Amino acid sequence: LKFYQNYKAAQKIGFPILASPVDKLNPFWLLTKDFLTPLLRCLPFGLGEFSQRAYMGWNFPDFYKTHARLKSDAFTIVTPGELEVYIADPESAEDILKRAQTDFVKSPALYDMLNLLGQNVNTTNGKTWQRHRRITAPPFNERNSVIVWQEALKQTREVLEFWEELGNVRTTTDDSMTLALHVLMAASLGVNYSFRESLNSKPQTTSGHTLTYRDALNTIIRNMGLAILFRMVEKLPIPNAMLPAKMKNMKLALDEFYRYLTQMVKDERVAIASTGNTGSNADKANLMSVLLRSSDQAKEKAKARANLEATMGNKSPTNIAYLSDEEVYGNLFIYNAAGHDTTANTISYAVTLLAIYPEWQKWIGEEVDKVFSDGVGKDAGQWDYEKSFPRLRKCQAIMFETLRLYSPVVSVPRYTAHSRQKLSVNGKSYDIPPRTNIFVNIAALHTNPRYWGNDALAWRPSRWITKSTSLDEDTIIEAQPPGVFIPWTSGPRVCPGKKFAQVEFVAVLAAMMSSWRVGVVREGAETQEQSRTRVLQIVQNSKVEFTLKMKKPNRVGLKWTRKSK
Ligand code: HEM
Repeated sequence: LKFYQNYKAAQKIGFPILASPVDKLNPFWLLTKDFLTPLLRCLPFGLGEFSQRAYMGWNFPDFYKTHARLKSDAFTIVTPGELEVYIADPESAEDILKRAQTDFVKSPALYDMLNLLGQNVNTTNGKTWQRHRRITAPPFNERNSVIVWQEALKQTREVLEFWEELGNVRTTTDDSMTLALHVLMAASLGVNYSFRESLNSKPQTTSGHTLTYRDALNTIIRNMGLAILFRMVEKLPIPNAMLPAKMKNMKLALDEFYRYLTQMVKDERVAIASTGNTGSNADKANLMSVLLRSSDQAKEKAKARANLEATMGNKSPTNIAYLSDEEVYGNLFIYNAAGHDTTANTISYAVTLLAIYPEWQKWIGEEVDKVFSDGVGKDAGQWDYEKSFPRLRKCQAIMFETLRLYSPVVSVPRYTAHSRQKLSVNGKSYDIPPRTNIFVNIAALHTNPRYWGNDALAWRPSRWITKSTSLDEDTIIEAQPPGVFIPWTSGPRVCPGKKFAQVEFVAVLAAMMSSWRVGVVREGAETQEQSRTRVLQIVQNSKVEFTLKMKKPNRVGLKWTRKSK
């Protein structure tokens, strides 16, 4: 009945319709889809075709294909749950993202699942979101960029020495995750780690830990679906001993990560108390200290005001301006997760693509040599952020081109909640009913041949660069029109770590290409060409697990050699 009602509602909207007998968030489907999907795909007459789109992240590697087949930048999938509308018109995408605070909000059914350790800036709406964003985003400023830059250079030097020793590197993704986590920890928590030491680091057994901070966090991020499922199962009266091994591991990772965070928060509060709770300590402008200082100060003020109001016989004020402890943990988790998984995978994809297509290494190498021979300093240790970052445009082009095809977030879900919304698609107005999930299809927008040409699916970094006649320097052209390239989305909820990620990526790539070259390691009797084709297939065999990742990254073997003078 619900399916029928939804079908009628979809007809009224007027976009082409696809049908799916399952709602992709149905718990029974979530548990059985991996087993059922291969069987469904064998059904005759395309009966099981729906299963190709019945999971989060199906948009990769579909790209623009479904839109092209339906000859439309918008279509609706009818399910027995809620309607799903997919949008690949740049103007509509911009419009939806701009109206994020009122008209197209985040669906509680989808985002509450990400409250693994508490509500946070990514999962909330309206005034609550404004409060989270106001408190958490300010530390990610230009002063922070300098820390990101320096830490990324330092970590890259260490990683490369390690990779040179290894010879055949099969851990590019794992090591990029460690590198990015260290940069994030330095810039957001003020904690410094050495890449080398962390490789052999053991859990803090003295404090009763059985996992390291990094392993606990990575277990959660790499198995986000399982973490979400565990939070559902946890509410059921099932004894711990009866949980499958995977669930027990997840419980351990969540508990361990939470214990690390509580300890860090405790330590930071002690440090704040000893330096005076003024919030003016310049060295401590990182996420952790800002979260705690602003929250604790605001909490004190709110308490004092509530006491005053109470003595005057007024009702307690409802305007909360701080984060509760649970919200502090929620935000520390989401910044930790969103802040290193995304950038790490972008680095890993880019490095692997550079190994497959070495001609682009020469291309960036020229830029890096030019920028760092102009007095900025030959040694990466002396590279100055302000002088070098803006000039490393080809390095940025490599990042943009990688994000265009391998965007960590392949579609952005929004929700009409209780109200009906007007939306213009390709100049025509449509009426979107309440309780509709509307997905900005990033993977499709990034490959729509109308904007990217016939080679939209090819990784070609030079498409971002144009020669500027006046300065005789290479410059990056912005994608036009707005909405065509939105890996960080846009509007009020644009990613607060956009600049952070750009600075980190460019530092890592410049440090690599200034002195090193990377190639694919051949297997058996493979020719160079065959090995590149094989590795490209591994790259393309990716899926969304929280963000887009290669399914089998450890099958890629890379070799780093020092660049000849
Ligand atoms: C290449 C790197 C990155 C990409 C492609 C990326 C992409 C995105 C996207 C698409 C969103 C919107 C998600 C949604 O609306 O559901 C987002 C939100 C967010 N990102 Fe990033 N991100 C990156 C790096 C970072 C970094 C380095 C940080 C932190 C240091 C970060 C923190 C966040 C947070 C907290 C949000 C939620 C913001 C809000 O809802 O107001 N991201 N990011």
